Amino acid sequence: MAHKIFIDGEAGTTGLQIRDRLQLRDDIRLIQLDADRRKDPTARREAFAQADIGILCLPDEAAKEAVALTAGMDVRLIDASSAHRVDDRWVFGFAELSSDLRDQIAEARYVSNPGCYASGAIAILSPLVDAGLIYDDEALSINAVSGYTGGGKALIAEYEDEGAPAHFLYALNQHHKHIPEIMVQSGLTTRPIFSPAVGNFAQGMAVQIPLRLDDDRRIDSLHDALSDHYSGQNFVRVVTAEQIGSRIVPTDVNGTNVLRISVHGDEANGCATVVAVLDNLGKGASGAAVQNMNIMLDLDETAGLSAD
Ligand SMILES: NC(=O)C1=CN([C@@H]2O[C@H](COP(=O)(O)OP(=O)(O)OC[C@H]3O[C@@H](n4cnc5c(N)ncnc54)[C@H](OP(=O)(O)O)[C@@H]3O)[C@@H](O)[C@H]2O)C=CC1
Ligand SMILES: CC(=O)N[C@@H](CCC(=O)OP(=O)(O)O)C(=O)O
Repeated sequence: MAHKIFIDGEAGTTGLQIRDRLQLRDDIRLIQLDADRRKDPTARREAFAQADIGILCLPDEAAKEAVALTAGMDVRLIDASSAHRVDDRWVFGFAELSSDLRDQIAEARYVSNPGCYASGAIAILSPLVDAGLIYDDEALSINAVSGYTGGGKALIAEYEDEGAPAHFLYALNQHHKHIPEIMVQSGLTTRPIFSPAVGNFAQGMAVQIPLRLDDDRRIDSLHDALSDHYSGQNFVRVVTAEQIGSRIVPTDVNGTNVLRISVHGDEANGCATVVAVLDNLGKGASGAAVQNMNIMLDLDETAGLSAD
């Protein structure tokens, strides 16, 4: 029998891409609302009541409201917003961080999808902090660029209807909403300086973390720690700088659920950069939600997702 899924916010950027990944599957039946009822709390409550899993693709406040609408129901929830990512009642939906976390996702009532930038940063930092190659109190910078779909329908309209700039920096006040989850999930005690930017391309993302090298922290030890941690995973790939070449393009893994990590630099001058590339609407949002849904339903983790 097909699993019943309700995507609350199906008409939005993340919701549409989840719908696209699910609507061709015969093991999934989508519960859908007519356009004129999609924001009606009564209609949404009825949809949640029929669903095995509800996927929230909403602004934070609407996501909190959706959780309240499901009070007393058995429906399980996956939240793509940032409303619950550092909430203890929710499991952080990044199965590749540990086998324990994957087991928790499988059993969870509530799963919070990681943020897109946060996925790249945590994928790099968490294993390296665990391996002792980054100190938890180290002064770190995280620099990133995203395609404009990362800002949802409002930023898409700005770019596609009004002609927005080729590139802009933002969140310069150091209050970006992904910083708390990055710190918690990576085990950092010192707040990193996070510098995101948007480029004039629709989808794709690169997150880079510069590091000073020393006797223990070398290009090969960083690569090996990451490679060991993600060995056997379907979607997180650790590749060498030689495999990448001299340029990294943020759109490199678009259309897939892959998050690709590589370590670059030079032992001779002691400087390195670790880079994660992902599709903000793949492993950064919609793909990650489908992966979590597959795990929660005890299905093949890769169903409906591209691994290359
Ligand atoms: N875009 C991305 O790359 C990523 C997004 N996210 C997060 O996912 C969530 C969704 O983002 P995104 O898809 O980009 O945003 P969009 O603005 O593209 O879509 C949000 C959708 O939610 C709908 N909506 C708003 N309020 C309600 C409500 N009360 N009831 C029902 N529907 C409602 C909107 O309606 P309307 O169409 O009328 O505006 C819209 O269709 C956000 O929390 C975002 O931060 C997470 C990771 C990456
Ligand atoms: C380009 C752009 O504007 N990106 C969004 C992050 C998108 C995202 O990941 O949103 P969540 O935190 O809800 O997951 C931003 O910086 O606010």
